[in-house]
Amino acid sequence: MVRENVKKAKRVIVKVGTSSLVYSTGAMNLKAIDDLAFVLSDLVHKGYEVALVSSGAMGAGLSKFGLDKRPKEIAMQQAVASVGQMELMNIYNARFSSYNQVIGQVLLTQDVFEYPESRKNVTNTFEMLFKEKIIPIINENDTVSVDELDHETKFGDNDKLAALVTNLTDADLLIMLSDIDGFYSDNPLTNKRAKLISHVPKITDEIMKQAGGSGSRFGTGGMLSKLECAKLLLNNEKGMILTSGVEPRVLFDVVAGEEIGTFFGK
Ligand SMILES: Nc1ncnc2c1ncn2[C@@H]1O[C@H](COP(=O)(O)OP(=O)(O)O)[C@@H](O)[C@H]1O
Ligand SMILES: N[C@@H](CCC(=O)OP(=O)(O)O)C(=O)O
Repeated sequence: MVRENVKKAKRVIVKVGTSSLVYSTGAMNLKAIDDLAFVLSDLVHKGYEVALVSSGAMGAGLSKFGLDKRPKEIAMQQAVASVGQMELMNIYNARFSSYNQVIGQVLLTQDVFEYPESRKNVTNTFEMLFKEKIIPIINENDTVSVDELDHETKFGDNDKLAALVTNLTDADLLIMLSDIDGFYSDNPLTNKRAKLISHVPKITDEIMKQAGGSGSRFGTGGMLSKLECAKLLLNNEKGMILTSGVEPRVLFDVVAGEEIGTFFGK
């Protein structure tokens, strides 16, 4: 996809990271969630087909357990995510309802993408949700997904999940809302001279070397996983835009084709 075609996109996947949804204190960022619900609902009203890949289950669950960081034990992480996913969806449901927008929850594991039958079932679900103008809100099924099981159930992080959903649904565009407003020549957190790169047509080794780790307390992905994600999409002739989730209303300008953040595509 070329940037010029962004404004022609009809089916759009939006990914939002924990850092955009949960404050560093552990409290939920209600304004960001409300703005997101407003923009995505309005996009559906305008005729877009929209799905949201949302992290934040673990971030939302921590305070319910009186924790201030991710627990080490996997079973405890899963318990936290299980409680947090409810909290997250409760808030989404309240906010989307106020804009008369119906949402559906879709929890996925990596093996779903690998088994043709499960793949087909998930595809059918997405198609029906889009047809009914419902916004699927997607997260990893953290109860089932762990690293050490024999067959691969875990995505690694939600960036990869977002790329797989974009390919599976044959969406035109993935918009990744992060805690940074784009891809820089170096990690801007550690290098104040780093410059925003507005267009990346190919993920080369040199580009990969410019990426560092995660900038936030609760996030997992870091820039490297966002580049891996872009690679998966570029191989499929799709586009990705990376920009900040601080002000979700920026999505209106992004789909209008304005030069915002970093565009990964031809
Ligand atoms: N070259 C780079 N350009 C931009 N950000 C980078 C780069 N290298 C590392 N980073 C870090 O990656 C972070 C974004 O990843 P992450 O915190 O996992 O986001 P999210 O929680 O939104 O998924 C940025 O805040 C930044 O500190
Ligand atoms: N399923 C996890 C996703 C963790 C994750 O990938 O977080 P992020 O790096 O903020 O996108 C959760 O909801 O907490």
